[in-house]
Amino acid sequence: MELSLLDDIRQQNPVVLNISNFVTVQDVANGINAIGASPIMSEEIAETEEMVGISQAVALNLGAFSEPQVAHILKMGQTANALHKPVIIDPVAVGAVQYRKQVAEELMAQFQVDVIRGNAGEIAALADIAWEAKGIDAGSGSGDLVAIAQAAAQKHHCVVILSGETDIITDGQHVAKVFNGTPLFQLHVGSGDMLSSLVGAFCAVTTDYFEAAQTACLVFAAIGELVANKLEAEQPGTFSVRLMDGLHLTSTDEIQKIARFEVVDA
Ligand SMILES: Nc1ncnc2c1ncn2[C@@H]1O[C@H](COP(=O)(O)OP(=O)(O)O)[C@@H](O)[C@H]1O
Ligand SMILES: Cc1ncsc1CCOP(=O)(O)O
Ligand SMILES: [Mg+2]
Repeated sequence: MELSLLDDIRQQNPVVLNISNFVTVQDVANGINAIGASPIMSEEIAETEEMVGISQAVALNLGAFSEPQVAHILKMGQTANALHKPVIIDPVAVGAVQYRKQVAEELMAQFQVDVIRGNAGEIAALADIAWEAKGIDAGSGSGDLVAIAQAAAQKHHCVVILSGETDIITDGQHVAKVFNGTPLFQLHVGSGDMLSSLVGAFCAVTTDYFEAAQTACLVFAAIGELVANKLEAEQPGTFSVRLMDGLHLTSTDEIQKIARFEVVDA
């Protein structure tokens, strides 16, 4: 884990370009801003080349796409590839809705994604492994989560983050696990979307996207845990406000002190 990447984000203030969904757009923008990067959102295909040109990473969220937005996402992905900018995709609910899986796979066949970040239901779907996904949530299944994440990474030739109680990060062979976190993340819609775009901020400051993905997971989960530990009860509203403060104020030393992770070589 390279926690110094967090300091690099705060020093460099990289621009992270997002296609967001209307549900969580504000959390995503503020999350990126709070951690020390600079968010920009886009809804107009004509500005794609200029937008990708001024950005250091591109995060594509499939949470509420329409046909015109799919065309926009395609152009963003292809332009990011051409300009060598890292591409992160969040395949919201592809495990629960077959049409979403079809669109996500068609998109990923037309440009190369660097990191996919999803929950177990979403990543199992992209690995073609049986799982009972539930809407935007992970749902339930009995498969080996490490094997599922590795299968998805090998199929799509990229780094995969399978998030949940334990985050599993893999490039298809090597595996990292992050054990920090809090169940309160599940009570705040947008936690996953925020993490996906924060992965963009970390990919903006290194060319090692496996390292960026692991470190983003550790930073986000550890900050959530620190915030939750100070609450007096299960308070999703207070949690989300303090999470934003935590993203801004938490130091690498504070994260280091509570970090629980393992990195296993293949
Ligand atoms: N039960 C849990 N315990 C601790 N952390 C969790 C738990 N579930 C999710 N998280 C954390 O919540 C964040 C969002 O992940 P997740 O809930 O899997 O995404 P999504 O919102 O897309 O389903 C991640 O940082 C993950 O580590
Ligand atoms: C509720 C909802 N519906 C479409 S996108 C979305 C937000 C999903 O956010 P997250 O996966 O981060 O909880
Ligand atoms: Mg999600």
